[in-house]
Amino acid sequence: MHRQTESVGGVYGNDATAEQVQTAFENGTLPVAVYGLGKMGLPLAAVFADVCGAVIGVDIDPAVVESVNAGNCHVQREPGLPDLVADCVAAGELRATSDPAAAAAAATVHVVIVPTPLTDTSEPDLSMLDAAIDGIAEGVAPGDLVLVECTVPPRTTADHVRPGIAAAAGLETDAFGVAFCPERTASGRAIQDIRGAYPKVVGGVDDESTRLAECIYASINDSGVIAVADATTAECVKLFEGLYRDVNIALANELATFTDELDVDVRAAIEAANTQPFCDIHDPGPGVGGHCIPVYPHFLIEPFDTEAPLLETAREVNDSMPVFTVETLREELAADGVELAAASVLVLGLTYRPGVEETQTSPARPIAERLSAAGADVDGIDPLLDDTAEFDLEQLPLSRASERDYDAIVMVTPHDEFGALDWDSIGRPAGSVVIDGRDTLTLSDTSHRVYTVGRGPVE
Ligand SMILES: NC(=O)C1=CN([C@@H]2O[C@H](COP(=O)(O)OP(=O)(O)OC[C@H]3O[C@@H](n4cnc5c(N)ncnc54)[C@H](O)[C@@H]3O)[C@@H](O)[C@H]2O)C=CC1
Ligand SMILES: CC(=O)N[C@@H]1[C@@H](OP(=O)(O)OP(=O)(O)OC[C@H]2O[C@@H](n3ccc(=O)[nH]c3=O)[C@H](O)[C@@H]2O)O[C@H](C(=O)O)[C@@H](O)[C@@H]1O
Repeated sequence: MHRQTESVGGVYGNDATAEQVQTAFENGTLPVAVYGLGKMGLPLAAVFADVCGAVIGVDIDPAVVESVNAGNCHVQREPGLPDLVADCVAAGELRATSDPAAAAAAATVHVVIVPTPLTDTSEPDLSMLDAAIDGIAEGVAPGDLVLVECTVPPRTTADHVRPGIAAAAGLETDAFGVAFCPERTASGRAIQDIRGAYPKVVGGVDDESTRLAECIYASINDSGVIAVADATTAECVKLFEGLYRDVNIALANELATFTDELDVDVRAAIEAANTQPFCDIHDPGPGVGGHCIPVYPHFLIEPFDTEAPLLETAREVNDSMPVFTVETLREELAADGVELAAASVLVLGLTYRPGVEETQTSPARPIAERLSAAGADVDGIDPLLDDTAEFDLEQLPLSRASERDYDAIVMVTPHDEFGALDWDSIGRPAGSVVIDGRDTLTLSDTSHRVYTVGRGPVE
């Protein structure tokens, strides 16, 4: 596709029709800057580049910038992404810089997708968002459009992002448009999600911002765009999706803790209950990780006065599952005549979910800490990680899984690579205690004694 390369200047406030905006965007005359080139930002920048042909990616990590400009893809296990990045960079449609001011000056549309984690006291940490805002402010011009994709507490876009950019740039708040357009994408399927696994939600600080965001994402997302009333509504849409998930995982986890006293297969009962259309009980497990689901409840609990007992309780239930997992292991070992304090334990899977190289709030961390604190000798294996400085265990390569006669093995995160394990050669020859946190193991033809979270002892 032949594209003009000269920007036509601003897009906000010039009353261009939707068709004119979309044509200008797809012709590359509304250059885009994407701030944050991580697991979500790089796929986003690549799809934007594929559509508009004029994207400048911004990242504070020089290695990321260097990798992208070399046409390489530092984000692993994203189908289609390596080729898309290589092709867009080779075509001059995507480049990266560590200079946000230069990127902001060259762009008309500014897309922000930097981390918004929690502080040590579970408060929203907007420091990286603020750094991105400062960068944008150094180059934003009247008529520009800012699209916030990273998840933020409600009211952040209207009350923090817009005035923050205006004040730092010396502009009136109505000199540029701002909309919240949440990233609803999951790692491992980012390209297909961004291109339209489901509709894109947009909400602006004013109707014109909403309209422009709708035009831009109509070119990106094949499933269409849901324009909601305003930016705060859009922020709530994103949060509510995640809160629904955390609360419903907590229900599944609490039900799983009844398994032994009821002497019932809770997972089987959940599966049968879910045949009702109004029932969607999620999967129990050893805990809830990632920088989304365990984080988002705190975007409502801490910043606002309204009480949120359900959200708080769900967080407590989910954060208790690592304890439930270790205490179940303690009981299963005791039944074997082995004290946890004297046990050797292998933890399988350290990232927060299979196939994703992310360890933030992974349940494996509190599980390893509790095992080590109890005196156990703990090893860990995760084929996606090459460094365990952050885990309280000795990490081994997958090839060394069979070296020790472990008293116990705990499956926390079932990566595909574990499918190659020979369970007859792992653990004690007479069989070890195995805690299957995710109901992914079938060891009935081995000598191991398995306890599955949510099913209990499995023959
Ligand atoms: N990871 C996920 O599954 C999803 C994440 N999100 C949202 O996207 C945000 C980012 O997530 P990921 O891409 O997974 O994070 P990530 O940690 O993989 O990547 C973040 C990138 O931003 C860069 N960065 C940090 N501060 C910056 C700044 N001031 N300017 C430019 N770059 C900066 C980092 O160097 C890193 O490369 C999350 O915090 C969340 O709000 C939304 C949906 C899915
Ligand atoms: C509502 C929703 O499904 N959000 C998705 C979620 O993706 P994320 O990568 O955080 O994975 P996830 O599947 O939600 O898992 C989060 C954590 O919860 C655990 N988990 C998940 C589902 C379940 O039934 N039981 C359970 O224990 C997982 O093991 C993991 O530790 O959060 C993403 C985000 O917002 O960043 C979002 O874009 C994704 O669509």
